[in-house]
Amino acid sequence: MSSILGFVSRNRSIINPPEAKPTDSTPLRFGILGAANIAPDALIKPVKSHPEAVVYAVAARSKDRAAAFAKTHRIEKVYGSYQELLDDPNVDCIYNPLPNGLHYEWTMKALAAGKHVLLEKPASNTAEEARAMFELAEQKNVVLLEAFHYRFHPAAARIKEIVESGEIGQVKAVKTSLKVSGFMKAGDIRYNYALGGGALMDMGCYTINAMRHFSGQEPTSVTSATHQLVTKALAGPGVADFERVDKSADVTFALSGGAVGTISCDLDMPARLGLIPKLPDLNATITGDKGEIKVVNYIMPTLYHSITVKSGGKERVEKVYKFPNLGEPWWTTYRYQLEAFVNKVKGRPVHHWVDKENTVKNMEAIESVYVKNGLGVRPKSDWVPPQ
Ligand SMILES: NC(=O)C1=CN([C@@H]2O[C@H](COP(=O)(O)OP(=O)(O)OC[C@H]3O[C@@H](n4cnc5c(N)ncnc54)[C@H](OP(=O)(O)O)[C@@H]3O)[C@@H](O)[C@H]2O)C=CC1
Ligand SMILES: O=C1OC[C@@H](O)[C@H](O)[C@H]1O
Repeated sequence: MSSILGFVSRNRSIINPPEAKPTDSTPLRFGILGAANIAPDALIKPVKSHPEAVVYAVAARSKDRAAAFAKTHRIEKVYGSYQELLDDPNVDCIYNPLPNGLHYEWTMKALAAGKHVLLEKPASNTAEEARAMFELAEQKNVVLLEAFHYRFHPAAARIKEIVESGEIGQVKAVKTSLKVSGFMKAGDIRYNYALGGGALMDMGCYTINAMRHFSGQEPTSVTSATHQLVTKALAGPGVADFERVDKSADVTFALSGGAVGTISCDLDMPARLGLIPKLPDLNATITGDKGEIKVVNYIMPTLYHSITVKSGGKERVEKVYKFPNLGEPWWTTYRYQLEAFVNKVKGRPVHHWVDKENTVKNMEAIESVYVKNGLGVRPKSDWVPPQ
């Protein structure tokens, strides 16, 4: 009963988060590039409960679209181009939720303008672009974070803590999945090669990240890689190169500590009987020589999750929604991520971080799969930074 009440209360607050009381500290002013679908969940709602952050501006390719978005979300400033928003000296931080193939260009421009950037995953189309963005952030002395939000939640911290405690012994295998059904429409940016589409880029970047994060081991080689392709109908009219875009992917890696890593991602699992969408698969299993951890929903754990640990002939289930000294049960992964981002910008300690090396390694792993499966690394941006 208490877990049902907890579920209802958490999910009510996720939809309508309590508003923060203002503090003396000057809030960071965020500007959003694009009236993106993900922006309300990933930034606008989390900001409401953060006393030191506001969403101040939004830009879209059409000013009307930006204005409609601003009205819905009560955002003060509206711009009809991304560059105008970057030119606004009142904007401290940029949230970049553009299609993957535009991450590099607009993050580089934002960093060049001296803004801190919260950048959607995957960081860019190529590892080289990811490296260049972090180098510019270092030069400009600003913060850049690839938004692997799930890692900031206490459930992810607990999974890692159990692995590192040695309770399940040496990690021998890790399997991470992210598969959905019935969410994506034809013409989605995820089905577009030029925009950095592909299951491996979208869902797969999380599965690779979680495989690396939970096991504490890095890929040394891709041992097998299979995929299903996007159809012309899914890609949408006139969209080129759809035969280079994976709708799903199943990959096995050899990992640095000797474990086998398996990832599985799907942007659109076939519906049951062709009609009923399947339940998402958001699970992870970490198997050691002394035990096993099975995680249900490592990606959006605030909604619900379970961490089942088998070791020493016993089994227990853990659920963790807050840290002892940080968070609330209804804080989403995005809210925990925002906490760290604001703290980093303000020069304070953070409870978790994803650094340059980590982001570059993730992009390298994605690239290694696209090389192995023959689809080819996503196209590098044709935008060239001014000399
Ligand atoms: N952290 C998370 O949980 C999630 C992260 N993501 C990531 O966020 C990013 C955006 O995803 P999502 O919000 O679903 O995307 P949308 O389909 O909503 O697109 C985002 C924005 O891209 C802009 N855009 C600019 N150029 C183009 C173009 N040529 N074609 C289409 N759109 C264009 C549009 O801006 P405009 O308004 O200016 O027209 C649009 O608002 C991706 O990188 C994705 O991987 C996505 C979902 C969840
Ligand atoms: O980042 C993401 O997480 C949730 C998914 O539905 C979405 O496609 C992806 O971009």
